Amino acid sequence: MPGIIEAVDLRKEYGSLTAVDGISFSVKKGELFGFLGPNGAGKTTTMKICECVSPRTAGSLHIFSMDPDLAGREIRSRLGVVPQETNLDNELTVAENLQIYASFFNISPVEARIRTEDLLDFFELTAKRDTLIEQLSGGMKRRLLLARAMINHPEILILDEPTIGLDPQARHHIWERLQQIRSQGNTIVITTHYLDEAERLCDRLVIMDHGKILVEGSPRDLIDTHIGMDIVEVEHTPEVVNCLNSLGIIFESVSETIQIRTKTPRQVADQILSECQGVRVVTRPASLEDVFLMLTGRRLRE
Ligand SMILES: Nc1ncnc2c1ncn2[C@@H]1O[C@H](COP(=O)(O)OP(=O)(O)OP(=O)(O)O)[C@@H](O)[C@H]1O
Repeated sequence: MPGIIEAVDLRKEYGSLTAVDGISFSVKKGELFGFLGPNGAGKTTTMKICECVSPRTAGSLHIFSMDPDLAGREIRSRLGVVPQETNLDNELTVAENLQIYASFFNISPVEARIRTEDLLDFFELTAKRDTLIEQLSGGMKRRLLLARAMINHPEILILDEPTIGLDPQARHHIWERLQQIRSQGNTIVITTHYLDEAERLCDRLVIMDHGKILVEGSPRDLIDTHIGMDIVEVEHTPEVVNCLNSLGIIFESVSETIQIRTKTPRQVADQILSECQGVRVVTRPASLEDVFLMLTGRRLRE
């Protein structure tokens, strides 16, 4: 069965700059699909193409089996979009922001009022319904953007960095809501450069860098396929390097640390602690950060 979004060899050029360099992906109905990558990877550009607000330079794209070049308006009416920047109307209250937005979709005033109250309730903003935007916290603004994106009962939600700049509590609040929305059968596409967000939320994701997709899979599969083991980390000093060499332990240098991939992290850590003088050892499960690092040689800045 074709995906609800099907992209083949999608490209976007801005003059001589190639922002999206021939990517193919398929988003299935009902899944939470992620684009993970550092700043400038091409995630926002890809979202804007899918939102039918920026035409592709080449490649094919089908959303609901329709081509955005031919049916942009119809596709847009079935999408809910949260842009990276907070573009709420500061002159209006929370509830007014939702009602005005509803009018863009030809939703009747009566229906808009009902929908507004339902969404305010769902996003825990009812107490703020008559508050001006500038008096909201960052987390409340992001929740209101999500509520606004859902006003037209969209079949796909496209969220560009939905929790950017929020504190952990506000991020968790939004994650819970997104999981709830997904469990109701909606399709959600997010971009993020937060590894924990990608790991926690995404059913499947692609890792993007320099306009290309490096890998695709579920977070667990990507970690198992590319790393497959736990990580023991120690500080990178000449003494530690000598000591590990003398123990015959195979390691990799990763910026200021040394990493050892192993299926027996506790034993390796104990061996290092007993043989190498005064060294600090950390053991942890492998993460998407390790996958990114292995694929690109760089850390994904958090
Ligand atoms: N309108 C534009 N005109 C020219 N270049 C652009 C335009 N929009 C994006 N770019 C460039 O395209 C590349 C990809 O940018 P994009 O915003 O898609 O990346 P991103 O992965 O979303 O990063 P971020 O998380 O910082 O938004 C960057 O080099 C960016 O400078």
